[in-house]
Amino acid sequence: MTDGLRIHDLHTGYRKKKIMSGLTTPLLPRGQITALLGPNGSGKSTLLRALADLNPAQGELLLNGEDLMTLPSATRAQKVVYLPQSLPQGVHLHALESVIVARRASGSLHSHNVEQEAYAILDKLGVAHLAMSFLDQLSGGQKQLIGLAQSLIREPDLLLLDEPLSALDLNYQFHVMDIVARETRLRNIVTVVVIHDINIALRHARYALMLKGGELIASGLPGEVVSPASLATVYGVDGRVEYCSRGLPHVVVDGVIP
Ligand SMILES: Nc1ncnc2c1ncn2[C@@H]1O[C@H](COP(=O)(O)OP(=O)(O)OP(=O)(O)O)[C@@H](O)[C@H]1O
Repeated sequence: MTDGLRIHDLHTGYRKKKIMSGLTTPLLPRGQITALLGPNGSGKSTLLRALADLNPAQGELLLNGEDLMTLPSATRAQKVVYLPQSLPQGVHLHALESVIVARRASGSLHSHNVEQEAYAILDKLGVAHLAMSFLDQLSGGQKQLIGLAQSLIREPDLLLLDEPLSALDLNYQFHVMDIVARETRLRNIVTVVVIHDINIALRHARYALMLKGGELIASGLPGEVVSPASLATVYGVDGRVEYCSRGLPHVVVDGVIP
């Protein structure tokens, strides 16, 4: 089966620092969210940036059977969209304009209803009222939502979201993950999301990768990847997975392992 993303023997890092030496993963499924888990500094952003061609890398990145590493940069940029933890500073555009620019950057130069499309995506995310606000005058959470609109409108095959919930309130965290899950399913794309909140990962993701020190420690169903053993070895905490009255799993941390 070739539908999905398979990372094979990936080497990446920075000029003076190797972060990943031969990372190989199972097939990350299409149509479902993959949560990328791991402690601070474990290599999550480095991996997403390598997938997005923003960090130097060697290896194979097979997306639906096609090796991204062999594609011209422009072709790869149309297929892969990376949303960083925060939008670049100093961009003096309205939110709506920024989404239109993102759409045009993805190659849709001649669509007559780009503005309508952009507005519809803002509306879907619940931020149509911010359409005429300048990006540099938005709150952190509002900027994250506009960044997500910019990412979705580019219609990637591989969507990479780096902590898209970090500035969002409880309501928006659920709202955004529901939308990302739905769009991932409808578009049948591969979506990898860095999530620090393990309970959100358990609730919304259907697959998970757990990294530590640039290495893959566990992969599979989130409920299998997150266990007392992995919480201890990867995060150094004494934790349990409990099931609430609705049968949903959640992690309870009893303390830090001395
Ligand atoms: N530009 C850089 N130059 C050199 N080293 C870097 C650079 N960016 C990150 N690193 C190092 O790479 C390692 C992995 O960092 P990365 O940002 O990928 O971790 P992360 O898992 O995303 O962490 P966090 O959860 O804190 O965002 C860390 O040791 C970090 O210090």
